[in-house]
Parts: sequence; C-alpha cells; structure tokens
Amino acid sequence: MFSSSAARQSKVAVLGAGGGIGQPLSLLLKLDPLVSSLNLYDIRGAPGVAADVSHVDTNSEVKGFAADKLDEALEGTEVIVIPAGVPRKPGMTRDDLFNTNASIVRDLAAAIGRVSPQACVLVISNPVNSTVPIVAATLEKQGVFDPKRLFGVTTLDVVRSARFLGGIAGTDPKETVVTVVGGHSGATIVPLLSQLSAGKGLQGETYEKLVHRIQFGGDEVVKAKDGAGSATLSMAYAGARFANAVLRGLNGEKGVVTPTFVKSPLFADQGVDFFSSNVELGVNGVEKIHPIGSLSPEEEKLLAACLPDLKKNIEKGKAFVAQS
Ligand SMILES: NC(=O)c1ccc[n+]([C@@H]2O[C@H](COP(=O)([O-])OP(=O)(O)OC[C@H]3O[C@@H](n4cnc5c(N)ncnc54)[C@H](O)[C@@H]3O)[C@@H](O)[C@H]2O)c1
Ligand SMILES: O=C(O)C[C@H](O)C(=O)O
Repeated sequence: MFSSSAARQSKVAVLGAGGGIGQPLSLLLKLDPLVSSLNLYDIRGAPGVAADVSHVDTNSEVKGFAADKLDEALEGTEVIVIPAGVPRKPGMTRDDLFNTNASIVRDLAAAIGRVSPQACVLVISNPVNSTVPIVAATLEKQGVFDPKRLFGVTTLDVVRSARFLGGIAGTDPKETVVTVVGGHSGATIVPLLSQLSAGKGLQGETYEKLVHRIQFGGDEVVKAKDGAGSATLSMAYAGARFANAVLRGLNGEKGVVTPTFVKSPLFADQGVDFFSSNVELGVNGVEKIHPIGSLSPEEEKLLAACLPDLKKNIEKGKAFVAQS
C-alpha cells in the first residue's frame, strides 16, 4: 500500500493514537518508509501503544505522550493526523457527534497553531464536514491558517467505492479509482461513477443501490458493531494511505492526486468554501485543486442534494469557533 520513491523522511504525529482507529493507524504508519519519527498522543493510553508499536522492525522512532504532553508531541512535526474524538452508535448521525468532538478538535487545533503551525493537518474526527472548518477557523484566529496544509480525510469513501463497485462489476478494486466529491456524510458523499468505464453503464436499481451503499457504508459498520463504535480498521488503512500520499507530495513526487476535503474555490460562490475533489499533492501540501469534471444527470442531482447540507455543516463549524 505504501509507495516511496524519494528518500526524505518526516516526523508524523497521531492525536488520538490510543483509540480504535489510532492504534492500527499508528501501526501502519510505523510501516511507512516515509515516516522517520512517530509521535503518539492521546488523553489515555498512548505510551503503551507507542511501546508496543516501537518493537516493529522498521527504522522509525516511536514515542508516546501522555495527556499533559501535547505540546511535546507536536514539536517539529510535519504531518499531524487527528482521529481523536467519539465515534457513532447505532441511530446517530455524524452530526450528533458535533457537541463532543467540536471542542476536542478545536483545542487540538489551537495547540497545533501554537506549536507547529507549519504542519500538514489531516482530520479524521467526525463530523469531517464541520471539524475541518473548525480547524481552519481556529488557526485563522491565531493568524496561522494555510489552506494548502489542511485536509479532511475522505479516503474511506474512495476505498469503499472501489470495493463495492468491484463486487458488482467484477473489477479489481486495486485497479479501480473512483473520484468521490462533496463531503463525508450521507448525501454529501457524491461518487462520480460515470467517470469510469466500469461505472458508466450502471443504471436503475443497481446504480441507486451502489450509490446508497457508498453514501451510507459507515452506517453498515456502525450497525454491525452494535454499539461498539464505527469503522476503525478500514479507516486506519484509508488514513495511512492518505498520509502516505501527503508524504509523497511533500517529498516532491509528482502526479500524486486523490480526493480530499479542503478549502476550495469550486463551489465557494454558492457559500460552500470547503469541498472534496481530486487534489494534487505537492511540496507545500495542496498543489492544485482539480475541477470535478463531467457529471451524468444522476450525479448532477446528487451534487444538488449535497451542496445545501454541506453548507450547513460548514457554517455550523465556523459558528462554533466564532462563539468560542
Ligand atoms: N473520516 C472518516 O472517514 C472516519 C472514519 C471512521 C471514524 N471516523 C471518526 O474518527 C473518530 C475516532 O473514532 P475511533 O473509532 O477511533 O474512536 P475511539 O473512541 O476508539 O478513539 C478515539 C480516541 O480519541 C481519544 N481522545 C479523546 N479526546 C482526545 C483529546 N482531546 N486528545 C487526544 N485524544 C483524545 C480517546 O481517548 C480515544 O483513544 C470518531 O469521531 C469517528 O467518527 C472518521
Ligand atoms: O460512519 C461513521 O460514523 C464513521 C466514518 O465516518 C465512516 O464513514 O465509516
């Protein structure tokens, strides 16, 4: 899963490293040859996870940081991945997590703005549609927001799309790249299946069921885990894959393109100033935001349904920081 052509390595931090995502994500980052140093932070359990992961036989150094050592954990980091916060239980929407996770993410962002404002920040904590604007607004308040260095991780939607499409079309998920645009919750997740030859011909119930499964794949896991949380293992895989893409870009590799939720001009004229679309990653983070390309009539409808929800989620995040 990791690709690395360049030699420069980076110091990476995981905030929320003791959790369901944080632990396997830390393990996968330990396996990434582009990571030289891994700082694991959590309000509970990170030193134990770090001791465990540090025995894996790759060259990177792993350090664990207890609850009161956040600043030390952030010192000198180039990439910070945030899976801190509570997950859903059955019957909840991602927005139901806002009340708990908004302040967690805001406080972590404030520490990042103070200690390592130059780092690329990769936000996994839900609701992503709001937590990313919360990080942006917090850094903006501190005068250190760089839109090129803030990313909402929507890779799990890309991973699910490739896997679920493969189940229908018989395509190899490893060779299937589905562009998913919009945001990361329900109707804001817009897979552009018409842009692939394997997805183009799908129609009627088959198409609608596939889109629904991609949009609500998270619910499938939440239901199956029956109160014990949401996707952790597939998310750790997706998070490590996205972190590797960012690291490859920072290393100067050209042509690293993947969907991610960033500050974006694409629909800013409609009041939606954060949006996920294909983004080229480079030495400064976001190198180029690609246009979404041509859409089928069905995808036009999905996009029309996405934008108002996304706008509300973004505004909610911004308002939270403004009132803080
Ligand atoms: N972006 C995505 O595609 C995606 C996918 C799956 C889950 N998620 C989200 O990721 C988040 C984490 O999920 P999980 O299953 O790992 O939850 P979890 O409860 O297993 O782990 C969360 C961890 O965060 C820690 N934490 C809480 N407050 C913290 C703080 N202030 N600083 C540092 N750490 C703190 C907890 O101690 C815990 O170890 C949830 O919000 C979930 O909804 C996002
Ligand atoms: O569904 C969730 O709450 C977690 C995550 O956003 C997912 O898509 O699996």
